[in-house]
Amino acid sequence: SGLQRGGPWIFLGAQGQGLFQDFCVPVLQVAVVDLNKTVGEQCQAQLDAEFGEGRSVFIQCDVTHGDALRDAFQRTVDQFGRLDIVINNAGINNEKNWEKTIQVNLTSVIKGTYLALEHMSKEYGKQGGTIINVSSMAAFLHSPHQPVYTATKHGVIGFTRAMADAAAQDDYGVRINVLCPAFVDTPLLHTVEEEDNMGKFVKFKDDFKQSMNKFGVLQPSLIAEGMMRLISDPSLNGAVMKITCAKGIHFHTYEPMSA
Ligand SMILES: NC(=O)C1=CN([C@@H]2O[C@H](COP(=O)(O)OP(=O)(O)OC[C@H]3O[C@@H](n4cnc5c(N)ncnc54)[C@H](O)[C@@H]3O)[C@@H](O)[C@H]2O)C=CC1
Ligand SMILES: CCCCC/C=C\C=C\C(=O)C/C=C\C/C=C\CCCC(=O)O
Repeated sequence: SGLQRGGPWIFLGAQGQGLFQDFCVPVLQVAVVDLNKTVGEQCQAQLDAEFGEGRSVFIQCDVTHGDALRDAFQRTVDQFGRLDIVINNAGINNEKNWEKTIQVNLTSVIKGTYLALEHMSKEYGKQGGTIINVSSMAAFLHSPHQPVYTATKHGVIGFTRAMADAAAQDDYGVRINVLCPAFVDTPLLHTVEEEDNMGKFVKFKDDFKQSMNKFGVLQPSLIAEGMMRLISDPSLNGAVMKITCAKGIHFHTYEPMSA
């Protein structure tokens, strides 16, 4: 992985709740890419405080805007000289504007992966690296209240596993893995209360809260720990990491294909 070299990273979808505090890397160089200026600037301020100024940059960008996303990758490489680690983390919950949900949660993850490969894959004469695509435990559940969100998270797993196979077969030098958290204590969880996000599925909000009570809510620090494992374990490619309150960090296993 790029970890021994200390980065640089590009982290798409900053998260407002301080996930970066829980990353522990020797020398951090990171571009934080987010639509939300306040979130991005707060994130950069945290990084400055933790690692010293000059190691991070905030790039305001809507990941659904292809040219802007391409520019964000280029600016990161211009700033740090290379790219080693890419986290496709940006995600929304919007069953009302479900086409936007597909754009952010799936199309942008695909674009982010292809751009990452342009900057890291041996196919493009680059030095290799690691990609994490963020899915969700929603991809493994029956969730009547989130059909399109669930579909996008299934899509992220299918795309990532297929690309990981391509990367291995064609020796890209890039490992591509997927992370599926259960409920995490972030602002996203509050969207279940909003008709603007849930549309007609807002009627399920009490069921949703019962699910949270039943399964529990994870702290972001465990997600950071899972990410660090995916980044630093050179044996992992095409892995589907699940993180739940009941089982902690573990991996999904698939039946072997039979003819
Ligand atoms: N919070 C949870 O319970 C779970 C979250 N996830 C996934 O984790 C990822 C991160 O979600 P959270 O931190 O929980 O949500 P969040 O809402 O706290 O953070 C998401 C970040 O993505 C940014 N973002 C949204 N749309 C964007 C766009 N078009 N361009 C650039 N940035 C954009 C937001 O500004 C925000 O900073 C998402 O992919 C989500 O689906 C997965 C499982 C559970
Ligand atoms: C109602 C739709 C809301 C969608 C967006 C809000 C939150 C997103 C949450 C997730 O992505 C996680 C979804 C489901 C998994 C939760 C728990 C599963 C735990 C399973 C287990 O412990 O075995």
